[in-house]
Amino acid sequence: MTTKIIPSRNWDPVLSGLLASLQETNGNVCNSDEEYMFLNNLLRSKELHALFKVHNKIVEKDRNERYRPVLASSMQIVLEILDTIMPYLEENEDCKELFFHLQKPHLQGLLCSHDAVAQKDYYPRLPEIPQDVDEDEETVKIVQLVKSNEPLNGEQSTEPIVGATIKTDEETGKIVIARVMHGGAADRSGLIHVGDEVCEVNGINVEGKTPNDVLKILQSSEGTITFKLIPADGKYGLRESRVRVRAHFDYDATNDVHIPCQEAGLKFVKGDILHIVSREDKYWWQARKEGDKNMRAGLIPSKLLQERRIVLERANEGKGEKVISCLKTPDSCLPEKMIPTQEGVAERVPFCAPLGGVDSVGGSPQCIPKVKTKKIIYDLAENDDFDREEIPTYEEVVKLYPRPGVIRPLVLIGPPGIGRNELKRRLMVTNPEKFRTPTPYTSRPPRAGEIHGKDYYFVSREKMEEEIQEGKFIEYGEYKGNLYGTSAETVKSLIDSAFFCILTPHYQALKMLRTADVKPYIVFIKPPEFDALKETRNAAFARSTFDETNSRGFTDDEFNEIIRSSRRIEFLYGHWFDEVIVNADLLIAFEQLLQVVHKIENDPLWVPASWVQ
Ligand SMILES: Nc1ncnc2c1ncn2[C@@H]1O[C@H](COP(=O)(O)OP(=O)(O)OP(=O)(O)O)[C@@H](O)[C@H]1O
Repeated sequence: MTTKIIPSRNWDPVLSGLLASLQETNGNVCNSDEEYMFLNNLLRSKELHALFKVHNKIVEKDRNERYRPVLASSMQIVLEILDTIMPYLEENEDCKELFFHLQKPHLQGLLCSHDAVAQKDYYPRLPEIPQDVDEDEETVKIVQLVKSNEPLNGEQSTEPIVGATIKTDEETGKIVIARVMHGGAADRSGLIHVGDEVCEVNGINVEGKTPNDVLKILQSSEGTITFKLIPADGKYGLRESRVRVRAHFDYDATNDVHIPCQEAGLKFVKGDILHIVSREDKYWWQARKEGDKNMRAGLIPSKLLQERRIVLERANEGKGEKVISCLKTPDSCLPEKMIPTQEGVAERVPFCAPLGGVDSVGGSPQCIPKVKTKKIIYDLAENDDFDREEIPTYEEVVKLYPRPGVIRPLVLIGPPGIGRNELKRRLMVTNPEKFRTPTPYTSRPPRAGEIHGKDYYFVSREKMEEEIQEGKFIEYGEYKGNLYGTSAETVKSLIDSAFFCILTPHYQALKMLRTADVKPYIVFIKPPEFDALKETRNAAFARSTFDETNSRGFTDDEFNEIIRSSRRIEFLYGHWFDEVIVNADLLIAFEQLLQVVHKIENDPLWVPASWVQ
């Protein structure tokens, strides 16, 4: 019992302190000499000190953004690569070598470990609490978290965030943990779980207090925050889902009065790829923006919730309100938020406040200042092509890796007169052997010098009508009594022959084109503002495509029509665009198109999951 500490320079100061305390108690905290010696030896053991050093180093490195994993699914990618290169093993030595290396158990083991660490799949799994514990005895856990300035949404925030929200439990009136954000400090600690009851914060009893009272305590505390929690029943473990989706709408929590906690919201725009890490809550998913270095997830409306909102908006539209209002509803200032359920029964969503997100939540839920929502007004008479069955929310996506000999066709969409054919022409002359456009079909007789299969495929009207009926044409139309059209088969044969196929179809053809068979890369060619549109076209003596003979420039009305039509196409089909190029300066637009071409040939790109399953 009289063993003295032999201080060493390499000793961890925390462990040395513990050892000193143990000695000061003179063994009184232990039941026996045996226990004392065990603790004494443990605290002096080289192994424990080495372990502490490793731990401290990891914690230190973890603070450094550079060491955050870029992705958590490297093994999945390896499997996809193996699948992809499998057919080329015979003919390509590089593929063979890559296949050989990627199959090595050591490499796969390393990647599996990497992914496990990236997914934080290393928390100890503690055994279930034994059945025979005293029912009356409440287990309490003390959790200490260090306040940080973790940004959410990539924006720097001065609020101390621990990555969890609290609320008042409706039944018990106690303060409980409402939500733990994936990747936030609370999640990373592995110690705070949904449903845990908060008893004390920094030694202050929170019984009878509101979430905002608790926030004030947090606000005034510096450095470390200590929570005394009664653990919730149930199983824990936030396992991340691997689902990625493409957002088909813009979302900003600051405009959303229904979100349980605005500070926890994740802002995104149409087209963003989101990693859905949790769908545990029916209405509020947790997600991260793909490629975002911030590990903490944010709240987004679930598919179900967003679909209901859109249905509601459309119903309002039907009542003559031709405004696609974002997320604003009349009950924006109620202390509890109501979300209509499928059966039309209102469901209560309790008000939540962010644990550690201080400033933005006052004594009662805030009334969000009325934000002017973007109005998209469209004429119902023109909406014959507007598919009202389709509710664009999220689309599950996966990465498609470029394959040798298979090039996704480039589809240029845009309003008539915007310059799609001009851009296509310029691209084709850079390499006529590589870039091809499908030869159209026509029912008109050939003119002198026209070659069947080169200028057009000349077929009878009956045959063409029959094939149109059979759905063999991706687009068709009638001009001066003759039919013209592009057949899906021609497009497919260009793709199969490894050409870089370029298409400039009418936007209504997109539905036919956007299939797993064709896998198009859709680029929207958008007009600039009126002044820039007029100036660039007039300066280049552009020919109006509204005029059959192309013998004059564009009129102001035509420029306005281009802009109007562009807005409409974007509204109807914007969620399918892979890219948008604004065609103001032609050289810049063309340069951007070349970059798109490079991307299609070389980069792994997100496509609907249904295309590869
Ligand atoms: N950025 C630009 N600056 C100046 N002129 C342009 C620009 N882009 C296109 N043009 C000119 O505008 C005219 C119309 O372009 P183009 O024929 O490519 O339109 P389009 O999108 O194919 O139209 P449509 O679909 O009606 O056939 C052409 O004279 C073209 O040279």
